[in-house]
Amino acid sequence: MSLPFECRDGVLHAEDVPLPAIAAAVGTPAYVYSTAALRTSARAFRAGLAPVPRKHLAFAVKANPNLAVLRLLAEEGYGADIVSAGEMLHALAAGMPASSIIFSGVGKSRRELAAALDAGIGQFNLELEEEGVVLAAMAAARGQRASAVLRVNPDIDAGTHAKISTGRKQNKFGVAIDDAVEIYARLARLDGLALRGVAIHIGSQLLDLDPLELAYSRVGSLVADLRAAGHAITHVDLGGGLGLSYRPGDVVPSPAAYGTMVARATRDWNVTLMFEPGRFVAGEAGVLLTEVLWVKPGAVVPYVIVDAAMNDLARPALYDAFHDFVAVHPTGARMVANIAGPVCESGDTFAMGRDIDAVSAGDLAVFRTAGAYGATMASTYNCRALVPEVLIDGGRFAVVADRIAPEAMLAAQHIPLWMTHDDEYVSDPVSPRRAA
Ligand SMILES: Cc1ncc(COP(=O)(O)O)c(C=O)c1O
Ligand SMILES: N[C@@H](CCCC[NH3+])C(=O)O
Repeated sequence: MSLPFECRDGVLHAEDVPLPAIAAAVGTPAYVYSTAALRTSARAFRAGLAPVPRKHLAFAVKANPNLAVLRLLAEEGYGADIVSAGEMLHALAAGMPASSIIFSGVGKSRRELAAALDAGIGQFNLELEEEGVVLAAMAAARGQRASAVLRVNPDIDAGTHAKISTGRKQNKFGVAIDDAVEIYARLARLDGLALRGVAIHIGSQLLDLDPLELAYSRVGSLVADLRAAGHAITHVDLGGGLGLSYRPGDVVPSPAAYGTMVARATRDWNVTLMFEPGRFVAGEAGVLLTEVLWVKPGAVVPYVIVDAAMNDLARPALYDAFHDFVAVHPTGARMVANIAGPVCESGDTFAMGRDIDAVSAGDLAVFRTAGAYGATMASTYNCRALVPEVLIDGGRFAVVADRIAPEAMLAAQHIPLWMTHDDEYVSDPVSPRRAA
């Protein structure tokens, strides 16, 4: 199979569409997603997990909430891992069944819990005991029992960037694994909860399977302890985290290696395993198309100023992340340059002193591996508009920047103007605050 983004006749294509055709149609910057690449990675992840007998795959919506992307993943049999009511609305609008939705998230508001109970989502991942108590009361008051698992923090350094590491004891996520048996016992007594297992997620962009395997062995012991205490453990959510190659030559675990390790580590558990991949499914399926505005002299090497900026692709500024920069019309010539965007911050720099395809003003180029945590993290800083998102399907393409209306997301979250369930907030849509 040909690569989703490859050079043909001297021009970088997205599937069968030359990227200059997209720039001509929608302008730059623009996110460009490949249908074929999305399907390929979604299927590769599932295929890697073939040795796992019972599983549920839930795409981490935070990685790419574009409705066209979610619809495609729904067709591929993926449910959703959500962290807000807004993400729930996206998953439902894309046709993902409510029962396939897992509500993660360290700070779910009561309004969000209510919206998720109303929608009948499949599972709540509890981040602390009090959340379970509140959810149980809300569910019982509605005559419901909420399916839930308890997220534990296994205190493991996943070896990723500190800002996307989630499984060390100093991180805000989950309950300490050593406290889990006691907390579980108290939550299991509550009428409104159908507690059925545990969850972990130790971090994102994981390139080493060893920390994951260690985490699974701790979870395996916990599952045994919980069963010994009389609890029926039927589900374990292993989160997401499988990493991608961002730099040419990076060695990353294959889904098959991951699946083999998972099957080995969990072979005695006898549960349904749940997975929440985001980056692995969407990352390589997208690029950020940009135009070189200027090439100007720098103190050491030239600055390539592109029309994309940190507000469009925040990862380099936030995590010093590497996104490969490739010319749309590569000539074979190279240059060493800094790459920066137009935003008024020195941090709006995609690369310093990097060896890249030689480019000049007016040339098109892409930042690769931008399909996950790209458009979704964009902002309008410097009053820069959100950029179009384009979905390629063979030789066709369409702008698919369809999102849920902001009013609907606000209504599902906390803004009282659209209040439906309780009078917890005063009616001040501008600065909501709790009623006395
Ligand atoms: C609870 C949870 N699940 C899933 C994910 C998705 O992670 P990734 O995109 O690395 O697969 C995240 C993000 O780190 C997360 O916090
Ligand atoms: N936003 C991060 C990933 C965070 C994953 C969510 N816990 C990134 O771009 O790498």
